[in-house]
Amino acid sequence: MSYDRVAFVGLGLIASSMFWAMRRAGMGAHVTGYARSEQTRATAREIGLCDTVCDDLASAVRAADLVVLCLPVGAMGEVMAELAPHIKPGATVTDVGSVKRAVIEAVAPHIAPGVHFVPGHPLAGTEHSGPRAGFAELFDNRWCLLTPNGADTAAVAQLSDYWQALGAKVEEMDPDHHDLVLAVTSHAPHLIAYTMVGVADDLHRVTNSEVINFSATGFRDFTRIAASDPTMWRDVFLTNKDATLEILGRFTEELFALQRAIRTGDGEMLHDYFTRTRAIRRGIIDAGQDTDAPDFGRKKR
Ligand SMILES: NC(=O)c1ccc[n+]([C@@H]2O[C@H](COP(=O)([O-])OP(=O)(O)OC[C@H]3O[C@@H](n4cnc5c(N)ncnc54)[C@H](O)[C@@H]3O)[C@@H](O)[C@H]2O)c1
Ligand SMILES: O=C(O)C(=O)C[C@]1(C(=O)O)C=C[C@@H](O)C=C1
Repeated sequence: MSYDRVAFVGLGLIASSMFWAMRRAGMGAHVTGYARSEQTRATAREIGLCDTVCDDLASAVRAADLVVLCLPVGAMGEVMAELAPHIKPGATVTDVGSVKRAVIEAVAPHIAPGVHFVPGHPLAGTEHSGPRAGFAELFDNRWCLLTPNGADTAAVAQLSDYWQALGAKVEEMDPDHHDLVLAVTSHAPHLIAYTMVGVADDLHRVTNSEVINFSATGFRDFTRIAASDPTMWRDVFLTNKDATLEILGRFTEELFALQRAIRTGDGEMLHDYFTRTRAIRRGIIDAGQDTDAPDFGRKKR
C-alpha cells in the first residue's frame, strides 16, 4: 500500500530526487514540502517541486502519512522536536541521514506513541546540493538501508515498498553496523578526498590551474568528492566520530606500511598490495555493484 500524503522536510538533493522519482513512478500521493529558507521555498515553487510548498513546518506535516526528514544529520533532532506535536497518529517518520545511531538518538525521543519511526539511508548522492540538484534516476539500482531498530514491521514493509518504487534495492541493517560499514565505504574516503585536495591546495597550484590542467582522473575524482556540501559532511564526521576514527586509525597504519615499502624499495610488498586491492575492485564489478559516480544525463532545472 502506498502513502496518500508525503511530506519532505528539507528540500535539497535527496528530497528533490525522491520527489521526481515519485512522479516518475506515477505515485498519486499529495506531496508537501518545507524548507527553512525562503529562497529554497521560492526555488521549489518555481520548479514545481512538491504539490504544496509550505511556509511553516506544522502545515507541511499535519496531514502526512509519511514524513521524510531530508536535513543535515546535526539538524534532525532540533527540527523533529519542533514538528513532533503536529504529526498525526499512525504516520511514519523516516530520514535519509548518512549516519544512523546519532539520528536515532536525536529523533526517537520526540516520536509520540502511535507514530512509527523507521530510519533510512539511500546510498546514492552527488556532490551537488539544493532543490535544483535532484533527478529521478538517482536511486535506480542503489541500496537504501533501513535501520528499523524494533519499529513496527508493517510500517517497515510499507517504507521498503516505497523505496523500491523509487528504484532502490532495500536491505535492513543494525544502526551501529551501518555506521561502521559507511565509515569504511563513504565517510573515511570523503575525508581522504578532502585531505588530498587540501594538500594540493597547500601547494598553491590547484587554483593556479596547473594541478587542474594536468590532473589525471584519480585527482579529478577526489576534487568532485571534495566539492560535497560542507555542512552535511561536518555533521557526518561529528556524529559518526568513533567509527570514522577507528577506520582512519587503520588507514593510517596501512599508509605507514606502504610509505615504508616505498622508502625501502620493497616492490614485492607494493605489488602484492595492489594485486589484492585490484581483486576487490574486480569483485565489485563482477557482483554488478560498480559504484562509479552516476551521471544519468542529469537534467538541469
Ligand atoms: N548528498 C548526498 O550525497 C547524500 C546521499 C545520501 C544521504 N544524504 C543525507 O541526506 C540528508 C540531506 O542531504 P542533501 O544532500 O539532500 O542536502 P541538501 O544540502 O541538498 O539539502 C538539505 C536541506 O536541509 C535544509 N536545512 C539545513 N539545515 C537546516 C536546519 N537546521 N533546519 C531546517 N532545515 C535545514 C536546507 O535548507 C536544505 O533544504 C543529509 O542528512 C545527508 O547526510 C546525502
Ligand atoms: O557519489 C557521491 O557523490 C557520494 O558521495 C554519495 C555517497 C557515497 O559516499 O557514496 C555520499 C554520502 C551518502 O551518505 C551516500 C552516498
